[in-house]
Amino acid sequence: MSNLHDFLVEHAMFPFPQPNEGTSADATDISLVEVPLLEREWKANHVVRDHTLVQKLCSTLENILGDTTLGADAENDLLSRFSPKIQFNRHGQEKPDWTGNASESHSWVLFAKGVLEALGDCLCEYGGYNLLTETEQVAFRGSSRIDYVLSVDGKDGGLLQVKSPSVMNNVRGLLPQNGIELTWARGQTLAPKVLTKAALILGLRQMEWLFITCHNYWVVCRLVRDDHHPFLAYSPMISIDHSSVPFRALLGAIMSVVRNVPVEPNEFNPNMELDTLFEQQDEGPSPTDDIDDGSPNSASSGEEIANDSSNTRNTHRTGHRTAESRLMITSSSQHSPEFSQVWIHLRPFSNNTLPLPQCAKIGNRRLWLTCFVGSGSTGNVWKCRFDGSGDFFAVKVVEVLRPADADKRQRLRDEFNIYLALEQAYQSRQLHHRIAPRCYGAFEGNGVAVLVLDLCDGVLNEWGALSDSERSQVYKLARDLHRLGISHGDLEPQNIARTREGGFCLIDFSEGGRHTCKGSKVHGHFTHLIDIRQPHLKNRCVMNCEDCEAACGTKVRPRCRH
Ligand SMILES: Nc1ncnc2c1ncn2[C@@H]1O[C@H](COP(=O)(O)OP(=O)(O)OP(=O)(O)O)[C@@H](O)[C@H]1O
Repeated sequence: MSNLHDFLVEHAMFPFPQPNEGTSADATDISLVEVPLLEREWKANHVVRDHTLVQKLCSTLENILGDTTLGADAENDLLSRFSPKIQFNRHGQEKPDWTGNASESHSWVLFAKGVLEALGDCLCEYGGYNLLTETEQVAFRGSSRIDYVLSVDGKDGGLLQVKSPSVMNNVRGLLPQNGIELTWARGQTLAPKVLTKAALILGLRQMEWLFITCHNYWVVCRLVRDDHHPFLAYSPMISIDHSSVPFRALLGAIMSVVRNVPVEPNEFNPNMELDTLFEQQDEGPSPTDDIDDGSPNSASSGEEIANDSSNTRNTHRTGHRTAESRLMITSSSQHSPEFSQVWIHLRPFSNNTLPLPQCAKIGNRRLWLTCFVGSGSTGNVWKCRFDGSGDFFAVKVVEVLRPADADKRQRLRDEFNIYLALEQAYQSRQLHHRIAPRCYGAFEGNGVAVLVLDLCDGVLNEWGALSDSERSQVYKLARDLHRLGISHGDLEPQNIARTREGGFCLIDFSEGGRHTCKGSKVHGHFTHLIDIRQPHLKNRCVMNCEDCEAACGTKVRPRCRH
């Protein structure tokens, strides 16, 4: 029998290989759509370094574990979770996993196999608790992802963000000695950006603890909620190399939430000295400005406007478009004081020829995102209205915060091109009815790209929800789209929306494109729409198209009579 706490002090270590990545670093930008969603008591005003933060968590763990003992079997099981046993198989041979290949993705896998599994075992050993790890979570209405959300028996325990080595290498030497004011704007240097992001992630989820990790290096963050002075406390960077402190701190954070045992508080001190070294700086183009998706608007060709009305930063680089073509959007509440509203300035896509609705011209072309409608892999859709108007519209917001988001921006561009083609077909009477929501243009700017659309009234859950006549209506939409030479690419029930006038339309053309099918007849790719009512059409696939396979979920070509 041994004491669980003492056992952890001695053994809770992991042998992460040293990272082999280079030193260049990027970090995700802060989303100005997400910032206004933070409630006041969760919106940190500054971040403060706390050298004792990790120690506070370890002491809490020690208090909670107290005299808990560990049986011999349990001890053996747990030993196999930690260094050095974890890096050897039962024949005493070294597992290659734990010795080489120190890449970012590798460290991610090792983290899940090592730290998270050991954590689950400890919680189970201590109180039969069940650890649930959910990966890649976004907060409701938000978009910034977190690698793991840890919860125990239904209680949110903490968050884990696994960072790339290059970020951590760079942040290591940059972490402020005292703290920094939070500006919640872009253009920050790396360490403030990482810390601001941590505050955003915790604030949106209304959670207290975040562990940022990379291989051996960890930084612990705590969001101190307060009606007047919420702030983020963060630890210096600590290493799990030959130290059980980080693991104990993580277990302490989770245990404190699960057992409702407070961790020694971080007090607000109005005289706190904050570093000025890392004040917000205008660093020129943000990392995402370099994203080149081949569009004339991408990279540095377009103007870039960044504005946070709370600090009145407003930078115009070039001004080849008139003010009339611009649009501003915010997710701030319409009742919030003007100084706290966060407006994002947008310019139209270079090929945007679509006019905004009449009501947009009454005010300052400002669009209020009033209600979250839904999200998909490309972006979030909000209900919105223009200044001084009671008419509602939909806006699809795609966040372009890091180079990897270029693909989402491209998908929005492709989608807009289809809306543009549909609008042109409708205006030229090639189409007699709209088959998609009317589109009022596409815009982009400070970390976002948006599409303004007519608002629909919900989407289908399943094909079976359609009555016979509705089935036929939807079928005609798909047929008309096909006749225009456009494939939808993702004809699923959730991409069939009900219009507010009681009809149907197709949405989400992010997978769409041109098709090369010959002929204009309807074909079997809509068999689920027609097979019950029109059995004679079943399998009459006279064309070959991607929609066909996507919608039927099978390869239909062999059944087609081309
Ligand atoms: N014009 C609209 N009016 C009302 N709701 C809409 C509208 N467009 C989209 N939505 C809602 O927003 C959700 C996400 O939109 P959409 O499918 O276009 O996003 P996406 O990111 O391209 O999704 P996917 O992952 O399917 O490609 C839809 O499922 C729907 O509920």
